[in-house]
Amino acid sequence: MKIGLLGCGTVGSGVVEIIEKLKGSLEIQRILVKSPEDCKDARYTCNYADLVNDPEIDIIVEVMGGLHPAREYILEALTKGKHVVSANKAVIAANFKEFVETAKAHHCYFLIEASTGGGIPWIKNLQRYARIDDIFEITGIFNGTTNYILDQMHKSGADFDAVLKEAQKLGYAEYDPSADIDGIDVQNKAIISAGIAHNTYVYKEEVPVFGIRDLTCTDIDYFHRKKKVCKLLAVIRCLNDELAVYVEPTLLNENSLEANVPDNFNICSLSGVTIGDLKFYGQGAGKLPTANAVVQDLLDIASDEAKDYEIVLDKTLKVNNENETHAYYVHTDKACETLQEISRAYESNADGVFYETGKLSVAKMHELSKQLRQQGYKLFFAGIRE
Ligand SMILES: NC(=O)C1=CN([C@@H]2O[C@H](COP(=O)(O)OP(=O)(O)OC[C@H]3O[C@@H](n4cnc5c(N)ncnc54)[C@H](OP(=O)(O)O)[C@@H]3O)[C@@H](O)[C@H]2O)C=CC1
Ligand SMILES: N[C@@H](CC=O)C(=O)O
Repeated sequence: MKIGLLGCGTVGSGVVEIIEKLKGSLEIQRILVKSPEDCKDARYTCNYADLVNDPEIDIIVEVMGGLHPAREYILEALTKGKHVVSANKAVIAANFKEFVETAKAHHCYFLIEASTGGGIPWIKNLQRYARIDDIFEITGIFNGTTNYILDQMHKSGADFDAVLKEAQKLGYAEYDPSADIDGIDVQNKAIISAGIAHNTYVYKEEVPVFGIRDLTCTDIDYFHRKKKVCKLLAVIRCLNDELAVYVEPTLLNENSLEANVPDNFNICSLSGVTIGDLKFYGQGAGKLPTANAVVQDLLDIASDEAKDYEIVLDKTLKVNNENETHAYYVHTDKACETLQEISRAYESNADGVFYETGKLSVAKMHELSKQLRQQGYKLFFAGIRE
């Protein structure tokens, strides 16, 4: 099968490397790059038309990132009858329904294994379990960059900015790493996972998200004292045909499985009625693990196994985060009466005030944090898993 590759950065170069080693039926026919200086041989071009109009190319692999022109390129490829494999969760989450419907209308495959969980075989396994079971919970660590940062901060007291730079060097972080540290990347992956598990399209505005940007070493010291570890989690819970979907830092007991996920690793968990709990663990970011997931999709298309993994988003489910409740840790730079009123404990020092609230709904806590930020508070919060 002949492949047109869009983007040859971290993941794209990994795809080239794995396909060249495989020496199988997959062949990179053309590679789209931005600048003529990046054209290393005759396969390289700066003109998308050279790929999408090439009748020999069967599959377009989109690993450029970003929303535009990725959206337009994917739609054009599908419309012209080319299968598409993409690792770009941002463009997928924003246009999921349109991509899936366009692929169906033009009898093409649209495969996205690398978009969520990096090298972990999450998407296809989620599809497998969803075809038998009601998946009532999905949770886990879905971002390698933030897990790397949190792990280093917990283990060696490393400084946030220094570890972020390291994650960028290692090829884990997004082009704009605020997508990682503000939880947007996990929000995209939650939208994709909810779609796969429940055949529904969840809109970005429906998924409250809070990241780790304002986490400090003082917070980490507090968590150590309480024998807790902070991880950035996504949660998708399905109850009575309603979905709770949210992304927030969470304090886990230090001996729990998730608390001990190191480096750039992810853990993606699902709970189904007949299968019970399943956990998928592996590298959630990085050149070769992610490229491996892309090449798995290519092999599934080549062998036609892809026909078992058609994505369908034909249901409408209400998203409601009002009934999802737990206690929260909140650190503010100055005293806050509203937080004091709803807290079961609080303490203060020169670095600010540290509250542990009673049980609050996810909807309420995320709304409250927005209001407090608008009022000029600097704050970090994390759900507490008892
Ligand atoms: N890195 C990872 O661990 C993972 C990444 N992903 C996703 O995979 C995608 C690629 O990520 P990654 O490889 O890390 O990103 P990189 O920034 O390393 O690579 C992207 C490449 O695409 C090129 N590019 C961007 N826009 C265009 C364009 N319009 N035309 C031609 N080339 C273009 C960039 O060129 P230039 O450098 O000149 O801008 C760059 O070489 C992203 O969507 C990311 O979210 C998914 C899972 C894991
Ligand atoms: N930036 C992402 C890359 C993989 O999806 C991450 O760190 O997880």
